[in-house]
Amino acid sequence: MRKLAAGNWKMNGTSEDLDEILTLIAAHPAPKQCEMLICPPATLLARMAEKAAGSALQVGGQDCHAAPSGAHTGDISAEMLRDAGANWVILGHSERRQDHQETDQMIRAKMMTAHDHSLAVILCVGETRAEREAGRALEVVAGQLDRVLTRYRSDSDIGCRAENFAIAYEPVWAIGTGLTASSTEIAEVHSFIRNHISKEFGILGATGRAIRLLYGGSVKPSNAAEIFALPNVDGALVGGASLRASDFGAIVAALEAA
Ligand SMILES: O=C[C@H](O)COP(=O)(O)O
Repeated sequence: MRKLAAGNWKMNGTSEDLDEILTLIAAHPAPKQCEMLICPPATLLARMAEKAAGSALQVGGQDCHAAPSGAHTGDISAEMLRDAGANWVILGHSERRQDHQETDQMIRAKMMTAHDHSLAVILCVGETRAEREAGRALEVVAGQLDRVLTRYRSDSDIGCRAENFAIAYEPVWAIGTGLTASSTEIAEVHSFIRNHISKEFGILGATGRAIRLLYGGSVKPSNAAEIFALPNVDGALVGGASLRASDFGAIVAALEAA
């Protein structure tokens, strides 16, 4: 399984920023060790997918609704993401949990719908600063995983497989703050997640070792190599540093070299 360099543009980017991906593709036309993914805002998704067509760059959504369609003003369905050219979707990002009161139960329902529509899922988990200081980081991450994944469908066509599922560990206190979790902290949580998904979820047992575990939280060119050298780190979910091709390209290069 190749590693995964995923960029999340969040609520950033207009048409004029689309050329960044052409620069990125030109610099990394055929990464060997990793997959490249950018999740732009929904307004840019179709146009980015058109520009990326035939290249090594995949595009994804930043969220989808749990329902397949219907009266949900302002929301986007998994089918719409597919139609726009996405093959991935980020679910459970802490900003969605905070801004839109998303619960693990809601995230679980979204994940089922996403898999039903052949979207691969990056599931985000992570603790707040207060939870870490209280010594509860592992407990919080385990709880999030358990509520989303326990008794997840075992149908191998639409269940979690190494190709269609990645977990991003994103300590909330490290997102957009310039603070990066220490190597010890990242290694501890990633090892914990690896063991937890392998042991706790029968559906994941067979592929637990292959499912990609991404780190997210102030990843940038200057710290990427150190993070990618850690055990059980199979890539990154990058926010701010994914907006410019030069920065994201440097992170891709670090992952290629890891
Ligand atoms: O989805 C990306 C993460 O929230 C990390 O964002 P950041 O790299 O700006 O800290």
